[in-house]
Amino acid sequence: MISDWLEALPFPALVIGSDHRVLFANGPMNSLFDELGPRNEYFDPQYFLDRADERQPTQKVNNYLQGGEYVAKNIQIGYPPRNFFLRATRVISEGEKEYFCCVLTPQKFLDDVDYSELLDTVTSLVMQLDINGSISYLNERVFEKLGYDLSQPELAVRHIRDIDRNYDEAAWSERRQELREGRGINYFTQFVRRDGSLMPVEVSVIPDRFSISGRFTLTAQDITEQKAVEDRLREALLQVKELSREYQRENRQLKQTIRQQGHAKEIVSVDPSYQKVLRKIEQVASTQTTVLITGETGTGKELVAGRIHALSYRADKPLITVDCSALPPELIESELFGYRKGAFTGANDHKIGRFQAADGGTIFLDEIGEMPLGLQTRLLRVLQERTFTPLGGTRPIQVDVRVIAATNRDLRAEIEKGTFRQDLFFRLSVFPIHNPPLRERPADIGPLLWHFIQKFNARLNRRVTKVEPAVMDLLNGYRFPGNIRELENLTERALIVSSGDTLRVADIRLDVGAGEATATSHHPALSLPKADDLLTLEEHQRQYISYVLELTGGKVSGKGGAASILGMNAQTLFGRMRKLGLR
Ligand SMILES: Nc1ncnc2c1ncn2[C@@H]1O[C@H](COP(=O)(O)OP(=O)(O)OP(=O)(O)O)[C@@H](O)[C@H]1O
Repeated sequence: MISDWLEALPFPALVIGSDHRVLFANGPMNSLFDELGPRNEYFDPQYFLDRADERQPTQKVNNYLQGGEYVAKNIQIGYPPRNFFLRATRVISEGEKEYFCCVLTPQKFLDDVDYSELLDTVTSLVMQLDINGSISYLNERVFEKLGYDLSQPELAVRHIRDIDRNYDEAAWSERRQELREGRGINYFTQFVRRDGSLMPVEVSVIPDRFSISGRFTLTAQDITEQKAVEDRLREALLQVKELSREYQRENRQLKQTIRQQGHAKEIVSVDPSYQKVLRKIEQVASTQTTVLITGETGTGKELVAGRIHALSYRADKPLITVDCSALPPELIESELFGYRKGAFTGANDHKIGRFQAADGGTIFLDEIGEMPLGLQTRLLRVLQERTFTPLGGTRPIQVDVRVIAATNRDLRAEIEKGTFRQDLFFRLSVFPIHNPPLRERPADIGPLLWHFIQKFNARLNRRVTKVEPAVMDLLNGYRFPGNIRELENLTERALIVSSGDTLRVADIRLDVGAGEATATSHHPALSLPKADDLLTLEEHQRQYISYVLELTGGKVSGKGGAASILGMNAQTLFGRMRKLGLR
């Protein structure tokens, strides 16, 4: 049966017994033997000498035959000598007899190419395996890449499981099936180098079309570089995602800021002294100019900044506020300029700074006088160059931001003290706007009071539509150290305690303990005493009347007099004052 099959082969083939006796030779083999001279009954293993192998052929062939298989790549037989590729396979017959089937494939048939040399020149790792994963050939690249000594090619690698870190019997058996059915397979895995380190590889196994005993060629591509690039890309992608999340967060903050700005947009003022300020706002809004807004606390500096932004061509871009007094000095820098991941302990993510968030729009640096000196230098550079580098960053970022700064401090005095840089002051105060305190624009008190009554009516669900004249008298006589914010706060408090549609003087509590001194400051009658310090009604009246008299500058009757504030007839008040010992 096997002899029929061998006879049909176009290549020399013979069958020898385990004792080397020639049992069968097909036609091409017989022709070869004819060339070799007198035929011997026994086959001479000399013929199967691999030219590349220096060991004793007989011993080697015998060893291999005992192992069940012998492959020799470089055999020369005939006259003139021809190159053959030999594969000898042990076959056991039904009668348990052992013999060897030897097929010689002419190298010519294999395109006259010495594959081993060729394969040694390719950059991929090439191996030959059988269906069970046993390795019979490795090219030089495998030795090099896996760190084995080329001069000692006796590898510990005999099976694919010896180098494939992820080898798994079940997976290999699936692959085996694919290969048996003549399909190539591809997979990613890691090869283990001799020193134990791992090398990521992309593997493809293809059935060997010249293989008689079902061998396969495995090529593996070292993808360490690709992996590194992939990892970098993945990292970059994560960063992009994180940045986009950061931008979304910032965006929400911005929208919030813009909404808040929207509420405060209306600037209420009728006082002639404030009209100058409104004109200046309109003049400067449409320019690029840096603006410095000065004025006491609560005079509406932030409101002015919001109006300048709203009237500028940047109105649809963000207005970002940084309150330098609300941030710890060591945080201001990272808030303004942002930081890169790892810039300092705890910088686990990238963070964009407010300057970058304000790109295209306006940044409002409130309480600029509180900025630490070192940061003033950095800010000056940003104002000059319009670029900055985030903490831990390497590349400068260019921004188009209009700067509006505000302060309630006297910056010239700060320059004298050495706590504010003069050059920064000059840079900032290109266009100064001074916001006068409320006491210098008394005509605004009434309109502002109504403005806030409407605001808090809506917010507190009240319906105050009237104000006792005495309220106006009281407010007109007050110095408002906290300016418009104080008026706003006291209106809110008054609406909370008021009842009905009229705001009464009894609803108003002036916070005279706060801020700069006025004639009325430190008056105990205006802050509610603790339980232990409760006054008699008479003492309370004495203190309260003297407080109102201080407010009115001693005026008792007529418009703005104490009697009208207290809602009493002037004569009755005089009588009460006499009784209480007040002059
Ligand atoms: N002319 C005005 N019309 C209406 N509301 C005003 C006016 N001026 C100030 N306000 C309101 O008064 C409050 C304080 O104003 P703002 O915060 O702008 O003052 P500021 O000068 O920036 O204060 P600070 O120096 O304390 O930061 C805000 O609620 C603001 O809306």
